[in-house]
Formats: sequence, C-alpha cells, structure tokens
Amino acid sequence: MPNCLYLLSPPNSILCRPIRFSHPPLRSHFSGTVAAVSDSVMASNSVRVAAAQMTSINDLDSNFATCARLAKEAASTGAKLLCFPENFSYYGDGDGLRVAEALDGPVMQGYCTLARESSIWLSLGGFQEKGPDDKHIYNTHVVVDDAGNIRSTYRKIHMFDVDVPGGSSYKESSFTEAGNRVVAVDSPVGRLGLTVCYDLRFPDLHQQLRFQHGAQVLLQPAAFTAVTGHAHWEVLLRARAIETQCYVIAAAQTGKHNDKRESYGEALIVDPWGTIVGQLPDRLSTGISVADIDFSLIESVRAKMPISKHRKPIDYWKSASL
Ligand SMILES: O=C(O)CNC(=O)[C@H](CS)NC(=O)CCC(=O)C(=O)O
Repeated sequence: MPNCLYLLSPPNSILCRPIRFSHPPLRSHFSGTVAAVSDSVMASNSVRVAAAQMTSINDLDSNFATCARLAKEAASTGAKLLCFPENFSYYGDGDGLRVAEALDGPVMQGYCTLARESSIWLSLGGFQEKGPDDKHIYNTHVVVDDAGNIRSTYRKIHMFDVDVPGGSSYKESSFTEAGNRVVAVDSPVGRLGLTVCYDLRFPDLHQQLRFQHGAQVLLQPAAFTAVTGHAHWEVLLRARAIETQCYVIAAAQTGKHNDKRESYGEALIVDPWGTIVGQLPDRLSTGISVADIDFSLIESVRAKMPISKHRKPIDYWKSASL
C-alpha cells in the first residue's frame, strides 16, 4: 500500500550553507548553468528536476510511450525527478471512470516499472484511481521513487465545478470523490508538497504545505483550460512560489486532446523568489522543462524575508466575524 506522510512539523533536513549571493536578481537556474559552476557548494546544494509538457489522449499505450520517451530524456539530463501533468495516462472526455484502476493495477505498475528502468523519481499527478464506488474516481497524485516504489499518494481536494467564462462547463465532482488530506513527502529533490490542478487556486492549502508540512518544493500537475490558463496560469504559479518561498514545479497538459478539450500548456518551474527558471521555448510542444533546485536559495530567501516568523497564525475566518 502507498504510504502517506502527514508530518506536523517541518523537518530539519536541508543542507544549509552560508549564503554566498544576494538577490534580486537571482542567478539563472536553467539547465546548463550548474555544470559551469565550479563552486562545490553549488554542486552539493543543487539537484536537477524536470517538468513534462504533453498532449495526452484517450489511448493508454500512446500516452505511456510519450511518458517513457520523456523519462529517458529527463534521466539523460541528470534530473532526479520528472513530473507529469494531470491525466498523463489518459485524457478522454470526462470518461475517466472507464479506465479507473487501483494503484496496484497494471497501468500504475507500468509507470512504477518505468521509474525503476529510467532510475528517476516520477510525480504522476492526476491519475484516475478507482474510487469509493462505481460512479466516482479519485483524482490522485502519486509519487514513485527511482526503484519503482510508491512513496506517497494525494487525492485532489478541490473539485473543478466551474462554468469557464466563454468556455465549457465542468463538474468534476459528478465523477470524482474529493480527497481530504494534505500530503508532503521527502525526496532527493527536497520535501515535496503535493497538489493537483485546480488546487492551485487555493492558497490555504499551499500555506499548510509550507508551514505545517515543511514543503520546499510544490508539485502542481495540471490540465488547465486554454481560457483560464491564458488569464491566470503563470501569475498563480508565481504567487504560490513567492508566498510559500518554495520552488514550484508545474507539469502541464497542452493543446487539443479531442474535439471538445483543449489545455493551455506551458510547463513551468519557478524558484522561491518567483523567477521562472524552467520553461520550454514553445508552450504547445511536447517535451521537458529542466531546472536545478538550489537548496541554498530556499534558505537564503527564507532567511532574508522570514515570513515564517512574521506570519500571525490567528484564525482570520473567526476574527473577521468579531
Ligand atoms: O475531466 C477530465 O478528464 C480532466 N480533468 C481536468 O481537466 C481537471 C478537472 S475537470 N481540470 C482542472 O482542474 C482545470 C483547472 C483549471 O483549468 C483552472 O483552475 O482554471
């Protein structure tokens, strides 16, 4: 069974060193810069990650073939974690129930094998997990280690029941049971906070991931609609990174999945200062965006602007009604 960790206090696990640079502006963390840095501090304090941008369709095998290609590519860049978007394994037309499986079923096990064979951790965000009854799935984000073991699972909490202005209407809750647990898990690229897609719009969840669960890196797999993505995607991701002082890794579905569904795309990696450090040249192509998680930068941003000390954990909801 997958094990979920619900730690209440932040761990002391990051290797912090004295801060050797100031910001802004911050160093670029694009792929390639680290190799050129001879300072051993950087070598020991950075670790590479990748975010996938892809167009999944209603064909499990074809999507798996794309994921397998991207996993090999990510591993060849030295990345320790590759993040896939929501609905990576199957993107139909609201028919996720049809392909829903338990996490020990053949589809998820195939991805566990892929992680092992590619020697890379995988973030598998937005998997159609068999739900509590035959009318509902869970929309589950699964983290698999490089030996192919499931390390953690998070079930999407916020349901996308939305009439998109000028777009389609969605009612995710009609076929999905919402989760109710906040989940973080340790990994070689830091302590990961797990979310899925529409969760991005709920800052409280991200605040909990940072301040109660000790997250250093927020994983934000998505299938944002073309309309809402144009309006909100980048600003939401940068805001969550800035206000939590975490890296944000946002894998994205992109382009047309079928006649009715189209995603915005633009897989991004954002650093804790809000700078975009990983991005593909084209928001619609299939590929990976690569960047280096720099633990010194997380420490530096948090030390210089200590919002964890300044925040006042009063119950705003309660005090508002006084
Ligand atoms: O239904 C499926 O098959 C795939 N599922 C999705 O695409 C999910 C739930 S409907 N989409 C989102 O959460 C979009 C959020 C979004 O676009 C925003 O917050 O603006």
